Amino acid sequence: MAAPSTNRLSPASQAANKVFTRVDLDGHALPPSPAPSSPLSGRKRYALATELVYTDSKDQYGASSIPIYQSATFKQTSSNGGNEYDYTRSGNPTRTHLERHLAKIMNATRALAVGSGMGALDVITRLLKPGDEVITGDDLYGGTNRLLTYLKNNQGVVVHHVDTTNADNVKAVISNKTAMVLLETPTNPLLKIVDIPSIARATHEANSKALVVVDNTMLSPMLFNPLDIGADIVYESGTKYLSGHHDIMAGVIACNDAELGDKMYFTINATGCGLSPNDSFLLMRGVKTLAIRMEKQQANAQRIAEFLESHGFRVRYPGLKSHPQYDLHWSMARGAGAVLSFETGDITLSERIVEAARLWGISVSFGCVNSLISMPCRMSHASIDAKTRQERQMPEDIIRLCVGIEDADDLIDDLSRALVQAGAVTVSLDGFQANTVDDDGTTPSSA
Ligand SMILES: Cc1ncc(COP(=O)(O)O)c(C=O)c1O
Ligand SMILES: N[C@@H](CCSC[C@H](N)C(=O)O)C(=O)O
Repeated sequence: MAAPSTNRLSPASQAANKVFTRVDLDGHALPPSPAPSSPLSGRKRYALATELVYTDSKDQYGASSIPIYQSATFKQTSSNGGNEYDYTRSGNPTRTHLERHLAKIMNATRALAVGSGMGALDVITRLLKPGDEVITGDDLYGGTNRLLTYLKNNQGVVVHHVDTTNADNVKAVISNKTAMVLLETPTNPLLKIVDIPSIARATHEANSKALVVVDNTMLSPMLFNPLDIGADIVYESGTKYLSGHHDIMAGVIACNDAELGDKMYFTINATGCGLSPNDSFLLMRGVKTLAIRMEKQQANAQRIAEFLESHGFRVRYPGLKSHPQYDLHWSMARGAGAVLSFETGDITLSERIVEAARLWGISVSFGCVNSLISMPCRMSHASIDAKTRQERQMPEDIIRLCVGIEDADDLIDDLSRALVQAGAVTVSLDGFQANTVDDDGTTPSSA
């Protein structure tokens, strides 16, 4: 059937026709899919804050936000199938649009969106086979530790946990059996910093096939791009900063190797863990405000870290000059993020502080616009058994603060009240000072 003359078409369809000349069986111009979005395709690259909100959808109606293709299946124009989309497990326009946008902001050629951060790590670790060796940290998110332990106990994968803050510890166990080096920086929850370029170099020198994988959940692409400094794969929990509102679970994976991208896509299609159209829409919406949220969260976190340190608490935060790896962190990243932890020296005292807070919600997770307080050894990292926590020197009393976008003075007031109410500080006419006791039995001095 001949294509209809363009004077039968609306201006929108005529514009669409210039791009896609295909027609359907009734002669109607087939609208271009909105999925092809933001790759740079030779254009100028804007600052990240701009790229986060800038999208290029070719939607037939010019929709400025990606439509939700809430459809499991897609009609084909021929009995051989073969259209761009056939089934949402294999691909969906809303998800593709998101993935292209993510690839752009993660400095990758390929990004994949799945149902959770752990789902992302599952896809990545399916690249391993029995007998392969993985080198990873001794301070790791509890769920990551749990999945690696499962692979060790059930899939014949050998897992080495070393203190990755010293690249020499990693180099000491690298061999031709090393298939993957899995790193977090800053680590969750101890905020330790890992030298990604040195470890990536050493890994690739020892075994060119070994993959350096970085979990970038703590910083997000706003503050850190591990692919630019030697990582082969980066993933993060989209549940955190990327979405920013704790209203979805999501995971993203990015890489610059087409073959690797295809292998991971195969697993996503084969296992069915691709992100749903509705959650893809929500993640796309969240990503657009990443810059403004992260700037505010980070500024608040810096004030709170300085507040706690100046009152005598031992604070872990890479934005503080007292952080032992301050210089290393700032040689790789553009910001310190919005998660910090501090110690009180006493588990029950920590419990009282956490339970006395009002504005700070007692919750696991981070990266949300709301501020959260938690005890990692009881909550996010409870899946690491007590003996292993002790071996890895995780302080049981540690309190993690995940700072949101509220007014910083309100957050400090609420924390001050919780510290006083819990009996964590001695109040005097000059203010208050932590009652915490250091490992050597002394009270840390105020800054
Ligand atoms: C550092 C880190 N990586 C990965 C994950 C897993 O993400 P998700 O909860 O989205 O599965 C989490 C938290 O859950 C995390 O804190
Ligand atoms: N019960 C969950 C705990 C999730 S912790 C979420 C987040 N990564 C954090 O660090 O707070 C589990 O067992 O996985």
